[in-house]
Amino acid sequence: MKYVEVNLICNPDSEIITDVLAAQLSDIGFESFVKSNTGLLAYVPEPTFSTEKIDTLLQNFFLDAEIGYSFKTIEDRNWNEEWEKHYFQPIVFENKCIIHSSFHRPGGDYNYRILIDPKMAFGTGHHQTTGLILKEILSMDLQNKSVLDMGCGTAILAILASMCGADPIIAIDIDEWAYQNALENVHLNRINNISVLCGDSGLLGNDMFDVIFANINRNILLQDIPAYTKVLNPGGKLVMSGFYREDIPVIHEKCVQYGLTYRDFSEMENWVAVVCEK
Ligand SMILES: C[S@@+](CC[C@H](N)C(=O)[O-])C[C@H]1O[C@@H](n2cnc3c(N)ncnc32)[C@H](O)[C@@H]1O
Repeated sequence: MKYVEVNLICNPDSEIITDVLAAQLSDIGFESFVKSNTGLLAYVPEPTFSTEKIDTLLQNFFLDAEIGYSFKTIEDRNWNEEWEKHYFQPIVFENKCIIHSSFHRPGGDYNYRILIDPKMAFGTGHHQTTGLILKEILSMDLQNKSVLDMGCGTAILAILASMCGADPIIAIDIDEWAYQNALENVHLNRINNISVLCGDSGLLGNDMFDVIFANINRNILLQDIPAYTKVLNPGGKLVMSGFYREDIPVIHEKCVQYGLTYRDFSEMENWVAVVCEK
């Protein structure tokens, strides 16, 4: 099938803008994205392509940015592969943990080597919120702790938790594509103590956890903090990200309302992760 390549020029050309743009374009049928020097190259099957839909999306774009575009029709290629090769580079945390894709062959001596083939699921370690929780995991004692990874995306957090000794682990994502990708990545890393489920906090209830990671967004977290609290063991930790520093007070208030003690937060480019304890 022929594809249309849409070249979106973003001003400013920031990661937040291109991430949000890619997410919104995927809602109107775009399948793959490659970061360019000036914004984003986005690919859509020719029959799905509509300038009207793109214009409406850009008119309603909620972040402060000027975005223009041009387009051309091109022959079919393996878009996921293209996207991964261009967009996802190996990344190292605290000199202890490297995350790379199965087509990378980086050397170096690291305690933890995580293979992620992200396809379209969120979680390569490059987003600030993922990085904040990965660092949190590296600083925790997870030996034999039961862990829940809510909104697991690629399952990157669950995989590192498993490598750090956590057991057993449940990883949940509401998105079918993320669920499938999480299963693939768990398999790729030869991990056998992570159960991956497709759904939301409605799946919780039968198991209790020592640690819960939830990197989703402010509104889902506010809605689901009561459900997370119910399945957190006394003394257990809830680590949340996916929101900004200015959202901390409202998250804090909800946690206290449900009997959690607010412990700490870390920050990267205005994104934060907070740690609460039951
Ligand atoms: C910001 S990504 C985080 C991915 C990964 N955990 C990481 O840290 O990189 C959020 C994920 O939450 C999922 N999600 C959104 N709403 C959800 C919900 N109500 N319950 C479970 N997962 C949800 C999305 O599909 C997405 O994969």
